[in-house]
Amino acid sequence: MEPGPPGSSGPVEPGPCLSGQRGADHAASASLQSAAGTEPGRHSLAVAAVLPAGGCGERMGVPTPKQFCSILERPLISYTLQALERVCWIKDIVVAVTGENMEVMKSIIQKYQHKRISLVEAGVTRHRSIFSGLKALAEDQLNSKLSKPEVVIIHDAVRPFVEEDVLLKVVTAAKEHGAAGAIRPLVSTVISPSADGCLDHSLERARHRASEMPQAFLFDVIYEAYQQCTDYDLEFGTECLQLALKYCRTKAKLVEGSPDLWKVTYKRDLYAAESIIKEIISQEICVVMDSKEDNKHVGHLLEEVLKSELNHVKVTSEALCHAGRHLQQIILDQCYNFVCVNVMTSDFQETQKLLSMLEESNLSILYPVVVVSVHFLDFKLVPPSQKMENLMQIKEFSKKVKERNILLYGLLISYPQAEIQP
Ligand SMILES: Nc1ccn([C@@H]2O[C@H](COP(=O)(O)OP(=O)(O)OP(=O)(O)O)[C@@H](O)[C@H]2O)c(=O)n1
Ligand SMILES: O=P(O)(O)OC[C@@H](O)[C@@H](O)[C@@H](O)CO
Repeated sequence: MEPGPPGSSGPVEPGPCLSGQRGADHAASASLQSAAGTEPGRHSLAVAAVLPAGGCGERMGVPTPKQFCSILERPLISYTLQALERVCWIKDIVVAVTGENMEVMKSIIQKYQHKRISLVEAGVTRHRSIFSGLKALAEDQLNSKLSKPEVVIIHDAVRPFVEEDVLLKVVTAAKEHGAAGAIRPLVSTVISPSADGCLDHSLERARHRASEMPQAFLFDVIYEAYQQCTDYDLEFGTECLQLALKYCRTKAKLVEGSPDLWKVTYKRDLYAAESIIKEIISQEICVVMDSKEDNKHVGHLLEEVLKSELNHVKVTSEALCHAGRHLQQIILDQCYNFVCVNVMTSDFQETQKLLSMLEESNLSILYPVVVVSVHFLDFKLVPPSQKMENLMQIKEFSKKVKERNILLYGLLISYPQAEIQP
């Protein structure tokens, strides 16, 4: 088993428990955590996760295994790890990758600063990869550096849109029933073909469901099932819930999951995933204003226009020179779009301060950050040559910050200063 990223002695210590705005609603999360016994403080339930990531992605039809295919220049698996890391009560995340992809996986962990990750060697089938992950968590293994959890989540590494609420639901249900899994309504009807390739019979769609992920199990239940199951199961099986039923007589509780639990399987799924991720990160914007009174009007006008288009618009009118706490919190809450409005000055000090704060925050490690630097220039007071100089400055800035995944755009607005009537 390979613990954590290179240079570490074991799984990297858990990172801060950031309640990302896309985590479950706090109240719902608290009540579900209480039910699951995972809330911080009291003896909380020990929960770990196993992510099978050892496939070759044959149906994707590209040389790169799909878990390492890029979305917005970042590997798909990194989004799934981020989703699980957002859940602070999952104490260890064990990822099963093939030996040939071990170094790639370590570099992803290091580049995107993923925490609580341990790596194990994948198997030739998904079930064997999962079993490999479970062995790493079982204390009966000589080289196991991880403590055995009470409940283990199993989640495909290529299902990036998993939220805290469904994880809490399956863990809560697994604690009570021994096993639990997310399900979704069937989109197509399931039919059974006869030997001659014709229809034998069809299943009543309303009485059946699609088995999705995440799934969760009392660790002892699923570990026992994997230890008991046949090579045929390990080779051809696709359903962990069935192993718990067949070998441990444990009937899994079925939990209705959200539409976004689908698995990235075909190339079209990557395009869909990219659209969803763009939608998620584009729905929040922060307008950074100077505190000068006469600028606020511009900020409010901009806020009204943006609110008619986006879900979350924040306006901070703290001058950046004070490195406002409000702006720091907005950055910590993972806003990725900023409009920096410089009304009275054509220089870039304000925008530069914002860019420095963004670079120090490492916010752009996970997603590209967009900054629009807006400058109002009185075309009578500012000669055209200075406008061109301003434009060139923005261009130079944008080249420099692009290396940090920050996309800087400039907007120069020339306006006639209101004529003061005698
Ligand atoms: N030997 C394997 C095969 C699959 N998986 C993982 O199981 C998850 C779901 O499997 P699937 O979608 O079938 O992935 P692939 O096997 O890679 O896809 P394909 O069947 O198209 O080759 C994926 O995260 C995949 O990496 C695994 O850990 N070990
Ligand atoms: O068969 P695949 O390897 O594509 O998918 C594996 C699982 O995700 C799939 O079987 C779900 O239905 C959950 O059991």
